[in-house]
Amino acid sequence: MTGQQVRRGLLIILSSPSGAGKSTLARRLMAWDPALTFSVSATTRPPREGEIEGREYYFLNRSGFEGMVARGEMLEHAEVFGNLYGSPAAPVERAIAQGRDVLFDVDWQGGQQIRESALGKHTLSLFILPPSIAELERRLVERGQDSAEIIARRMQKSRDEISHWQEYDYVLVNDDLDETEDRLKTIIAAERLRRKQQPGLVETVRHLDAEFEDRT
Ligand SMILES: Nc1nc2c(ncn2[C@@H]2O[C@H](COP(=O)(O)OP(=O)(O)O)[C@@H](O)[C@H]2O)c(=O)[nH]1
Ligand SMILES: Nc1ncnc2c1ncn2[C@@H]1O[C@H](COP(=O)(O)OP(=O)(O)O)[C@@H](O)[C@H]1O
Repeated sequence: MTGQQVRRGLLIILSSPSGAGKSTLARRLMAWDPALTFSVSATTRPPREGEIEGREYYFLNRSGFEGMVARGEMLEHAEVFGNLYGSPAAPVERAIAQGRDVLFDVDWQGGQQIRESALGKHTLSLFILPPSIAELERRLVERGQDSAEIIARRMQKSRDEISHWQEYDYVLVNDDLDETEDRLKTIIAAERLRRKQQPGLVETVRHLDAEFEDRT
């Protein structure tokens, strides 16, 4: 009756065009569930003000990054807006082995590679859309982190990123931030239940089984 139910960690992929809100939403999800592991990416992009080495990113030079790729240490990697970005494999494998879910903030290329990797069966992918292109630009400008030139480049690439929306399990329009956060939490909670991941489930079934045994 019980069967073997080993808890496998879920790879939760969050993608969006730059400025749609995925870093903000990722931070909120991490605060909501301390059991989630955030996959800290490596990048050759220079740090923004307030970004801390090892928290938002591991900031590497190109040869350091390429060395990691050559040694097979990246689960996936891609060039985005002229910089290299990649997800180091070791922390992800460690978390998954412990049954922990891992959250990725990656572009569509990263999403595709993770889905096609050996761990691809255990993914949940979420795509965030802005309510409008004008609002996307407003958010990039308001964030105040990038020069006008970099913002223009990100805006130019956003159409390409958006064109991959159908590859994702869920697509959400991030209009009201609190509402989007709630919808993401609901999806993650439901997907965990669907994968029979609720805490104590296996123990409960074992207990029910033992009760049956006692009655016979
Ligand atoms: N493939 C891949 N993309 C990444 C990774 N880390 C970040 N990205 C993506 O790179 C793009 C630029 O990220 P970033 O420079 O932080 O800018 P932001 O998205 O505007 O905050 C975003 O689409 C990120 O999702 C990674 O490890 N792999
Ligand atoms: N629903 C929203 N409404 C208004 N502003 C938002 C919303 N979601 C995010 N923002 C703001 O937009 C900017 C870009 O969000 P961010 O999370 O950095 O985007 P991304 O990681 O996708 O590039 C930030 O200043 C953030 O506070």
